Amino acid sequence: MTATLLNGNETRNALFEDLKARVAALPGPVGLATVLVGDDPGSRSYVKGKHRACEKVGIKSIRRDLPESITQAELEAVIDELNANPEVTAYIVQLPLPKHLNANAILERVDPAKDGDGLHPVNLGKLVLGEDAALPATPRGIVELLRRYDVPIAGANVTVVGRGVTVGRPIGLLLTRRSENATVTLCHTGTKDLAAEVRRADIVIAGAGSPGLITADMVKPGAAVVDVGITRTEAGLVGDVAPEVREVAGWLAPIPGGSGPMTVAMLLTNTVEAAERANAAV
Ligand SMILES: Nc1nc2c(c(=O)[nH]1)N[C@@H](CN(C=O)c1ccc(C(=O)N[C@@H](CCC(=O)O)C(=O)O)cc1)CN2
Repeated sequence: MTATLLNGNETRNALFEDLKARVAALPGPVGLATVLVGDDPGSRSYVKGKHRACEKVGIKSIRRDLPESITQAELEAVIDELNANPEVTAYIVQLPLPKHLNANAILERVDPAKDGDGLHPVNLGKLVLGEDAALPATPRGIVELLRRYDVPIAGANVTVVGRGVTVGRPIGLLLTRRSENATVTLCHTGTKDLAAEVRRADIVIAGAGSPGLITADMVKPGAAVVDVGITRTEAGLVGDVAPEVREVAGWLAPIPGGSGPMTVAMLLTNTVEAAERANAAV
């Protein structure tokens, strides 16, 4: 068996067409800002991709590129400025932040109505309560990708590997909503038998950041496998899913070209929805 490719690039392009029309239908401009601290090449490349995407759908993009040495107070002042800036519909703080900064305090300072990433505690709380709010971009993108390829989600056993704040923790909240109705197991470094947890999954979501962690012998034949664990090596990008998994899985969202482009599409979707919400409120 060779897995059907869950093509994030094609799906993102289709979503951009829809977003372009929604932006054009709004009465005023839509603006997305990014906050980038330091010189991490991966973060720099993701932020660049977000600005390129804005251009494609007609969203004005605004950059705040800041030095690695910035203090907590200085970064909080940038957050306050973006909260007050009428040109900014939504924004994101690129993660991870340098270790000397308190990332949770920064995320909490973002105006929840301008939270492009859906990572503000108020928005994560609304997700738990089933209320309308910005949704975490990568998990939302994964669910959208699975839906568009008709991967059965309702009743599926999903094994998530990795408990990070951008993917592992929030994706269970999305997949266990009544609209998705999956059963989710969250695995991490304390999991006793990872191979057994992965083997019984209909859908595997690998976001541990450990290259080649998920091998072919761990995957149930026909399962859907979504790779989210990007590691940058001299040879290029490497995911958590070993290449041979393609021969066993029924569907595969690879690195690159799977969940990554969907993250950007969902960030822009959150931004357009924030503009639509603000417009409906006036
Ligand atoms: N504030 C946030 N920080 C981070 C998030 C996030 O959702 N919000 N997620 C990741 C990085 N990320 C978005 O910021 C991201 C990761 C990957 C891609 C992507 O398009 N990947 C491409 C390859 C791109 C390349 O060649 O470098 C792919 O997989 O095809 C976009 C965004 C951590 N930080």
